[in-house]
Amino acid sequence: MAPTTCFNCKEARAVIIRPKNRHKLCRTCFLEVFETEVHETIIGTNLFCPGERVAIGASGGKDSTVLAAVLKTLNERYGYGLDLCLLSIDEGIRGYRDDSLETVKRNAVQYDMPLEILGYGELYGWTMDQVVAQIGKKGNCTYCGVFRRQALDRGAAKLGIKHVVTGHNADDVAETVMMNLLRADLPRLSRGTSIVTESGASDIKRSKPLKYAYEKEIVLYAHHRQLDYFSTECIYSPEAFRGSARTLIKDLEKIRPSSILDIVKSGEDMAALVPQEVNQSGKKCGSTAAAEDDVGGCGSQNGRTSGGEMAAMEKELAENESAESRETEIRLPKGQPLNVSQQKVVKKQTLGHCERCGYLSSQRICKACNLLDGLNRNRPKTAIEVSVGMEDEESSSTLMRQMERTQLTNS
Ligand SMILES: Nc1ncnc2c1ncn2[C@@H]1O[C@H](COP(=O)(O)OP(=O)(O)OP(=O)(O)O)[C@@H](O)[C@H]1O
Repeated sequence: MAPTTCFNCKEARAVIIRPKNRHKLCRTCFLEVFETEVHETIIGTNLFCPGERVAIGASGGKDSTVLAAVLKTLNERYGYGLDLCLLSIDEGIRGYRDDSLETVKRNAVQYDMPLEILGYGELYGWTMDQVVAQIGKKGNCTYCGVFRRQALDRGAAKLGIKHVVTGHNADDVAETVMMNLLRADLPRLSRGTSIVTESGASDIKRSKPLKYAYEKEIVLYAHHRQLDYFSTECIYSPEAFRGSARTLIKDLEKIRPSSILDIVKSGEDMAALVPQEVNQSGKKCGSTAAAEDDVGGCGSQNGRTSGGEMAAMEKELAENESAESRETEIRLPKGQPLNVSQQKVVKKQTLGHCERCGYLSSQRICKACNLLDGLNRNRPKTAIEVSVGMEDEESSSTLMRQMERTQLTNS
């Protein structure tokens, strides 16, 4: 069979089937299309100001490595005038983060960017290895996620930087949309879909320039640019709910590759429909929540693909072509109004600062301090129940009461 020519340049031989739209592209065109799309996202959302100092949350994994490489390329190509640096959080996981940080250190040299590393040990007095030794693997991601979000803010503040970019991709955002739909949590859905999560009070803006980039394309980009990244997964346990949302999305993607972007777009459209008062409280506490529950947790929770899976990826895409004919339209029965008791009452939250550490929080004591309380008082179970309950329970007021009780019990 004659080799297929590139859909874009019509000259070179196609070596990539684009996961997003199945266009067959040559290496050069694929890299260019990928970079151009990220550039369009950046320009279309006015993401950066000229001369802005930006910290790239660098884990050494494929997403943040691609983000660093692409931002460096685009900054030079289009003259954004950004002052870029790498910011890494060392969660203290031996045999995982120590190795990935070695990759980040090499990246700092390769991309000629300064690197700042901050550890949970120095920030909280607990490494994740110590947390897991104390509480076991179950629920440890809650600690890690809460601590990391704060740690990135604190790292940026230490550097005097007001903008942190992360490697969250379209798959991550689609997972978050799906999770919040399943939780009927409209304010969080609204916050999770936004490319920028900003907080008037903390002064640190968080954004995800790869918001529309497919994870598979990120892997392809890293592979074809031969980027140096770390692909081992975290040695601690996965978060079940996100993992299930992820599996669901991956299954949908097999039948219909555009599903991921469609879910992201649907999330954006639904976010635009969030009522004003909810949106306002969402915006205010969005700062808090943005700080405390930004999209995605730890990617390693999610069973990520690695750069060595190119062949499997292309085979999977070829199979998808035949799967499309099996697509079915599912209609919901008409005229069944939602029972009032099923409708979620969204309580307005007030933004403030944690009394202990000063971090943004809608609670008197922030999630991280609550978790630390539990650890320090040798009562991890109580703390994690409260924190996980924040995510899963229907009534936030019940949880606030629960939290107050815990604090009373603890003090
Ligand atoms: N230890 C860390 N230090 C700095 N930034 C981090 C760290 N862990 C995660 N991040 C940031 O959060 C983003 C999403 O993290 P997540 O753990 O979901 O990783 P991921 O999707 O596997 O990304 P990556 O491939 O970059 O590790 C990362 O792309 C990175 O920007």
